[in-house]
Amino acid sequence: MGLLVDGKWQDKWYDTSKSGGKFERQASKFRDTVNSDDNGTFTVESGRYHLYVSLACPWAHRALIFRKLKGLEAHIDVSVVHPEMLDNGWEFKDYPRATEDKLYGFDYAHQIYTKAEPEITSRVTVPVLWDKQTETIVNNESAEIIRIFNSGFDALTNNHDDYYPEALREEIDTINNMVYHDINNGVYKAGFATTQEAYEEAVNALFHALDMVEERLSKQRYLVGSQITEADWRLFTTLIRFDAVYHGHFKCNKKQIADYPNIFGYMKELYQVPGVADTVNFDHIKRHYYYSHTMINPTQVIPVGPEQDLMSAHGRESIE
Ligand SMILES: N[C@@H](CCC(=O)N[C@@H](CS)C(=O)NCC(=O)O)C(=O)O
Repeated sequence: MGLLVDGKWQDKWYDTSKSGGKFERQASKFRDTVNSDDNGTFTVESGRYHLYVSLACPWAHRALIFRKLKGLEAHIDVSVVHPEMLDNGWEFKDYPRATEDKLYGFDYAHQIYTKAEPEITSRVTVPVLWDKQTETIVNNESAEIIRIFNSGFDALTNNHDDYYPEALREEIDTINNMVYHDINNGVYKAGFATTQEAYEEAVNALFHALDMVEERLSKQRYLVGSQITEADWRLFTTLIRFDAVYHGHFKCNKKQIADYPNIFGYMKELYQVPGVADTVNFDHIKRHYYYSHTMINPTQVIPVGPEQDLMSAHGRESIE
């Protein structure tokens, strides 16, 4: 774990000393887009872009789901880091379902960042959308990468499925905001808190938000009505990790997702959408968190459970 300062890797854990024990996530640095405008830097082309991910990471997982659902696998290839993130940050090393760095053969993900910008000061996070032509990072913010994938390549793929439809944008943005702060990032705020107060504040907000989601999903099939939107996929990648990791490792243990009948059924329904289960890898997920965060789990022992049949009937058909 560490970060790049003036292009040099420094091994440092998150500093919570100036924020009263609270974990504060930094803003992503590369925020460009891909579009069909011929004058733009990053134009729509098959094979031009590359996606760097971890199968463990909920933010990278969003991008993998959108790549799958939008038929982009033939157009955007992927390199997958090793699940353990230790002194050198994310690495490319031999491991089942991990890959080498398919573009440069680098050993470390931080080399991708310094390839883009030699003197960079930044955390080294995944996902990264890379442009092979200009050899730089287009975007390293998952919320934006999924928007690019949602519609940016439609002319190429002829897949016009829209997870951010114009008419629902306001509601999607409102839900995303709550889900991001209290759930997606909420589990990290609980897990990385270094004071009792900061931890309790995060855990209470998290379960309050989950209770609200449970109530909402008792009346409607998806977060924003009767169609699956971006808001659902953004929530899904946290839900699917919850019982396996966040409940124990991040001490989010008031309840499991399996204790929420509506959320659990909803999560299973999303898991069963064709192609999605292939993007979920519990080995990478559990190994990453339990093995990498040695200040939370110094023995690096990885729990065996939970045993859950995610392909069992989700029972959501009767809800409109
Ligand atoms: N805002 C970013 C966050 C991505 C992120 O934090 N990824 C984690 C893995 S789950 C990471 O790479 N962390 C390394 C670090 O913080 O140094 C996004 O959504 O793309």
